[in-house]
Amino acid sequence: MITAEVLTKRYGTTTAVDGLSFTARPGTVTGFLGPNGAGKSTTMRMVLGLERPTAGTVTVDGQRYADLRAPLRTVGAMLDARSVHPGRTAFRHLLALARTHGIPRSRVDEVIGLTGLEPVAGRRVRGFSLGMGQRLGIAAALLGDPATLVLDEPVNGLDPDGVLWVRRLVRDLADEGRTVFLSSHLMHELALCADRVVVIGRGRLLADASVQEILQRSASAGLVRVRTTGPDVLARALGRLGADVAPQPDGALHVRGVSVEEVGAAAGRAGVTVLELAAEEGSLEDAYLELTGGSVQYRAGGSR
Ligand SMILES: Nc1ncnc2c1ncn2[C@@H]1O[C@H](COP(=O)(O)OP(=O)(O)OP(=O)(O)O)[C@@H](O)[C@H]1O
Repeated sequence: MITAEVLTKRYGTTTAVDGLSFTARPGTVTGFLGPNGAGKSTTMRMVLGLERPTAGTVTVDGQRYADLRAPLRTVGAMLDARSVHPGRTAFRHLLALARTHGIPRSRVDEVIGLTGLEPVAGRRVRGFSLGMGQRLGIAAALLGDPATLVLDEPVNGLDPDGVLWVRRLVRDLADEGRTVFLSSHLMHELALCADRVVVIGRGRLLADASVQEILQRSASAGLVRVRTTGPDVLARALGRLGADVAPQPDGALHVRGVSVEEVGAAAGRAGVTVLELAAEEGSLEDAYLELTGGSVQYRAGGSR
């Protein structure tokens, strides 16, 4: 479990992370989302003890990273998949990591199997594709069989097979009861693999909710679109039900405050023919842009 409490990091006059509080729980894939420069990497680096918070705390299973007795066995991380010595083979890289952390060689073979690296395990990392590098980064994160995983943009640059593989892997890891905390700047990607999403902008928490809850916050959520042979008659009937009705240029009505079934029933009672009737799904990208729009504009204005 990862717990951040009023976590703050300042670099000179730049506040990269600003009073951030959230929890990533066991058995759950928690997505960490925000526009470029929102403070995701800085937060992850603080989780892993690579940066010291200016204020506030972040702990893994109740302990600061620096106080963990067996860090690699408690929390596995992939921050920058390219940070591997290019002249080493994948196997040697993993073996060196295992040896310095008292992890048996058999576990190296296991994670090579888990990440599908067998065919390239004997090759130097220098020649690795981005996808193979990501797999190697994930293999290293899994080496200590940790209960918590921190993955920075794990699907970045992967081909469709690789993306599917990462989605399944993180799901399986969470289903085994692990805490999985992974960042992305793509809402739709997280919608496919995360149970909850922590959204930040300018270092501040914008939302900590399930994907479904975020969808419901979208401006288009709860909107019913109806086109009939008698828009004026229907608009009056819906108004009497307490609905909020907005006529559209194409003759349709956009209706809020009543369900799609109620709109259909009202049309029937009013004796108008329904030509089109649909409940608009909230769009994830819209919800995300609505959430983060303010923080991006603020940055673009250079006003901080
Ligand atoms: N070492 C540093 N010194 C000064 N400023 C920094 C440092 N590290 C990060 N920042 C600044 O802190 C802010 C947050 O950066 P961070 O890399 O954490 O964002 P991010 O959400 O990970 O972005 P991206 O998606 O682009 O990686 C940015 O304004 C960045 O310029």
